[in-house]
Amino acid sequence: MNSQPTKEAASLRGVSFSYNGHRVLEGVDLRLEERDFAAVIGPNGGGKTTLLKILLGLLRPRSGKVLLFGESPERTAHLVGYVPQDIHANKHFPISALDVVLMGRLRPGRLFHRYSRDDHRAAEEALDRMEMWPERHKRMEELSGGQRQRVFIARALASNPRALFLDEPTASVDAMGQTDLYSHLKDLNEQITILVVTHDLMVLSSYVKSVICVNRSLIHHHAPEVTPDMLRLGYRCPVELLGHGHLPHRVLPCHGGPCCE
Ligand SMILES: Nc1ncnc2c1ncn2[C@@H]1O[C@H](COP(=O)(O)OP(=O)(O)OP(=O)(O)O)[C@@H](O)[C@H]1O
Repeated sequence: MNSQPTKEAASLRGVSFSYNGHRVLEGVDLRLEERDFAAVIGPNGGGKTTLLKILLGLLRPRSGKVLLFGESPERTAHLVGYVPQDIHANKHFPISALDVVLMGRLRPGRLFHRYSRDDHRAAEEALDRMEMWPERHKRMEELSGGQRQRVFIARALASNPRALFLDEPTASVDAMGQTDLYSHLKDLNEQITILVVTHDLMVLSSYVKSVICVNRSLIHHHAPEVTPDMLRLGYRCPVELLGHGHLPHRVLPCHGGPCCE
């Protein structure tokens, strides 16, 4: 019997955060285990991106304790590959996929160095893992939304991270690209922890291992199912899901209220 204790990748204890007095997270607790594949869901403005930034040490909470791989995130954030939300803003930048991935090897103090053989090997491996090596010389604007996102994930992988945090990676990716992207993430999850902010509830039951509902409070469900209660809690309105499996297959008409605006 395999009874090895699971190791902690990240944790929050009693964390509260406000932007200029506007409270976004209130006394939240979280324990993310290594090799988890967790989806962060919740309404717009619920605090999902803020949560990721706190875990990465990009924002400091007003109170509470944050640990990333057992230490303060300022010391360990380099162990996490981060794919932020608005990365598509730069899609017309005239740069090849390979150049983008090589940037994942840059570090503070190493900004203007020549890439080493190890840097090139790591970039090749990362592009290969995302099945983008054949496209390495293409400019970013020549790639589809899904391919571009795979390049950005390869960039995050180039530093051989122990975890990957992604903020809405499938925004501006077509349906086929989304499935493809999540399949890649599932493969990566055999080696690394994955935390992904998503509004795409359909992917949850097929790919993820746990679901984190964030809406000022935080509830971590250690199961891949999305339950009606979870949706009500996350979205403050009755939602049903169109998808495969044991979930209801019905699209509801708009029922009024701020969530339908
Ligand atoms: N830099 C900032 N300064 C002030 N307020 C901010 C800042 N960033 C976010 N907020 C506000 O904090 C709240 C939470 O934002 P956050 O981006 O964490 O939510 P989210 O759940 O990721 O939303 P979305 O699904 O729309 O991306 C929102 O009300 C947002 O307007």
